[in-house]
Amino acid sequence: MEREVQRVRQAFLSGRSRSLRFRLQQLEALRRMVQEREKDILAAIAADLCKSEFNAYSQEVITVLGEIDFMLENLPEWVTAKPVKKNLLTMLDEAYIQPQPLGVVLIIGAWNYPFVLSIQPLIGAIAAGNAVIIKPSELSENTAKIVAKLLPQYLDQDLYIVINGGVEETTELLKQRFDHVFYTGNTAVGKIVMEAAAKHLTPVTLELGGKSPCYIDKDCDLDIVCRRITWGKYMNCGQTCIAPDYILCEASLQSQIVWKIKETVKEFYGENIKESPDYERIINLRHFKRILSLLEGQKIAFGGETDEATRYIAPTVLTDVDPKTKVMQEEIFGPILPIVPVKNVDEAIDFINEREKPLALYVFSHNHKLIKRMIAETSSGGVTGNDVIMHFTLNSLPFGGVGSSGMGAYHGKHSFDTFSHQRPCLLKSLKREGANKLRYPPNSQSKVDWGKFFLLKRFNKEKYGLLLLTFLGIVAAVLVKAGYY
Ligand SMILES: NC(=O)c1ccc[n+]([C@@H]2O[C@H](COP(=O)([O-])OP(=O)(O)OC[C@H]3O[C@@H](n4cnc5c(N)ncnc54)[C@H](O)[C@@H]3O)[C@@H](O)[C@H]2O)c1
Ligand SMILES: CCCCCCCCCCCCCCCCCC=O
Repeated sequence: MEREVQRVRQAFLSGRSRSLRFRLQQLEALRRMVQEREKDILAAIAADLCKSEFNAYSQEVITVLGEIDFMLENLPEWVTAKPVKKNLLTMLDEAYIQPQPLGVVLIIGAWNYPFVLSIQPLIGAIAAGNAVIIKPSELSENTAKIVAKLLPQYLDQDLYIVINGGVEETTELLKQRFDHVFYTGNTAVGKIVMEAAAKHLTPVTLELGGKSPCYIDKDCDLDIVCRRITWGKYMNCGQTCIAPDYILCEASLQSQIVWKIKETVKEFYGENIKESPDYERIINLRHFKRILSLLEGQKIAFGGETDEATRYIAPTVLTDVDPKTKVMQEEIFGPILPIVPVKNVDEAIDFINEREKPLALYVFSHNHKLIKRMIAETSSGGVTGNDVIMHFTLNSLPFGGVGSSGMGAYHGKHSFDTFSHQRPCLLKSLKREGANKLRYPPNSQSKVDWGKFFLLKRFNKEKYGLLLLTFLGIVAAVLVKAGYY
């Protein structure tokens, strides 16, 4: 492991990942890989999650291609130095921010969207000029294998490598020194990753999970609301980090919501859900059993059918759920949707604020003020009003958690920034030493007064004459610099 990381570091130190031309060329090669090997990628995702080609394409491949195109279009502008405002002491100098690569980045992916969750951070890391080690999730082993097979065929083989393996390999990998660790997965492992990174003072981005609530206001179109929630909840069989985890609503809405979600499930997946190409399966038996255990003691309004051999769990809704029960204590990450009745929006806000900060929050209402109030009085990684999931698809929005749902963010320019150091640069001339005398010892009241003037723009009235002289001096210096004399 140490040798592998060393090899990647040497490649980074060669400097070839830094030029804009190289970054664009690698991103284009990655795009070619996705386009030319689309069938292999979709087959691997299908084998891992029983996902149809249409779904894998629209949930994972479209996102990756969109992100590459966005980077190719904007990278030339992002990599350029950005001049910054100057003060009176530096007005003749050059001051700018130069984004630079961090170095060697470790990306640890999760299994639920196994392609996009490894490749989208990779795109940002390449765009920012880094070298990268990807450790895909061992649970989605087919996608992990295809990524390890394809990347070296298209990208620089020393700068971007894939290391496959489970807990043992990841633990070993985390002992090495990286310049950034980008982890996607559960909160418990997030803490392990952060602890390991702290030993080297390595910064981390943690894309974690949580229980993302939906609040449904009385003033809304329930047909539309239920259709949107059904889509986001049962997509990927509920194994989506930003899936609606539970519904908060007034008790009077509960039975209508149940009925409308039930009808929508029929509309989306047909009478025989098991036969639907759009309905996925649970990743493994451990998760299957974990999700089933969440049903114990609950009132199942519909769904609840399971098949262990194929790890099938039907879309399920639970009603009158007691917040103290297990299903409300951990992230569900499966196709079970509890409804917790609340008296009103105040109680819903308190309910959310009494718990860990979620990765996403969804509010449904015709009342725009109510949506804004929810946003103002709660906290979550991201928010979509009157829909679910969709904030993930807009790469101008930073995607990430807050509190126990994560730290840092990515997508589009936010990925570029995450994997860059914003280096502040101030370039002075070795001339004009007279002006610098002000800051050299011995210090005096007069020098402090000048300091106040230059840096705080505060000055004594008695010093107007001197001020005028200084101003004229500066004008003269500017004219000299500009070549007028
Ligand atoms: N915020 C996001 O973008 C996002 C996306 C997907 C999933 N998630 C969250 O991830 C969770 C589900 O994923 P998961 O954690 O089951 O995925 P997982 O089991 O695939 O684990 C994620 C990664 O952590 C590694 N890992 C596991 N145990 C480890 C250990 N002890 N030490 C070091 N590394 C270890 C795995 O090898 C894997 O690469 C959910 O909570 C979900 O909300 C978040
Ligand atoms: C059939 C045409 C579809 C048009 C595109 C629709 C966009 C839908 C995008 C859904 C993206 C879901 C990805 C969610 C990844 C979440 C990561 C966490 O688990």
